[in-house]
Amino acid sequence: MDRISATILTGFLGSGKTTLLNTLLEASPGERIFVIVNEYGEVGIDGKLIVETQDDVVELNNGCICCTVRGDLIAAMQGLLASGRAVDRIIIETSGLADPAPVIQSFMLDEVLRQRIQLDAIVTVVDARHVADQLALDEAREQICFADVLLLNKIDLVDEASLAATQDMLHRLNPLARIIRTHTCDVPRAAVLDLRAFDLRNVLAIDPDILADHAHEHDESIGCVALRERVPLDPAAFNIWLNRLVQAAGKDLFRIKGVLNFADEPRRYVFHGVHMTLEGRPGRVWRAGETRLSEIVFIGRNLDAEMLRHGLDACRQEPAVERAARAALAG
Ligand SMILES: Nc1nc2c(ncn2[C@@H]2O[C@H](COP(=O)(O)OP(=O)(O)OP(=O)(O)O)[C@@H](O)[C@H]2O)c(=O)[nH]1
Repeated sequence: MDRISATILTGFLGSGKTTLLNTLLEASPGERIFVIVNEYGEVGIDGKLIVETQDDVVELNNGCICCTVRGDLIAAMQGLLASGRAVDRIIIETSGLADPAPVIQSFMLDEVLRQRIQLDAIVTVVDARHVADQLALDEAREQICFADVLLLNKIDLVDEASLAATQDMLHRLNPLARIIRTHTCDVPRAAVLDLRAFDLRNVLAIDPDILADHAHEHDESIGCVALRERVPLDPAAFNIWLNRLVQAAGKDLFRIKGVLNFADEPRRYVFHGVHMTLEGRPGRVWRAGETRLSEIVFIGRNLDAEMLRHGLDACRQEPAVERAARAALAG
């Protein structure tokens, strides 16, 4: 029986993993792809931002796939195999804080998974603008070291000299990986799928202990705050707040992302922040019967949950009656 090909997409927070996943799904019409998406926070945003296809998407939230939800990853794949459903491939998007070693280990240690699934390649997306700072964290370095393919992404945000220096640095960290420069992870699928590139011998050379089931810890100062708000938000107030926040704390704010319910706006508003870089745009229309809810996730160092909650509270759109009364007083 042919083994099912599995690809692991990894890379630090905000590097472009979901962008790559969407590119691959859109480039694979007719393929039955089983997608597993892992997010660090208790609120999953990525699941809402994946292109709508026929593919199955399993979300593993509220923990890192390399530690707390690793059992769920194994269970998801075992469940797929036990169901007997036909799938052409599996793609796993890890959280941006995941250490790939324990994820690789999951494929190696479980007998059934080893027999039925072929780990094809580890594809790591690298943020050309932020990678130098991110390398202070072990997880970011490991993601690069374990890669079979490195996508040096966001090349539009840096100049050629800086790109060349980053490419040299990536090559020194991982001389075996193929490095491809990308804008919005725009690569032909043949550059990242069906490569047969994963080789346990290379992995053992990096981490001879990988097959031992050892404990794994993240830097404890790094955490996640997830906020939900049902009252529609005032877009102007939200913009001002968010810009002030990243000006003040952008260095420690690794990632912000959200789907927002702006007042008087029929569409969802999707926004992304990576340190000081902010980007937002209207998404699809809120559907009839769908709960209009703003959901925001912050991931960073020493986050102050109370301060963030208060900041968001202040962006709530006042009810029309109060707004009119205030305007009347002002006028
Ligand atoms: N300027 C620029 N922005 C990009 C590029 N690729 C992706 N982005 C933006 O970077 C942000 C993060 O992209 P995602 O694909 O969500 O990154 P991710 O790695 O999945 O993020 P997490 O899962 O939260 O770790 C989004 O705003 C993207 O639109 C690129 O090549 N250039």
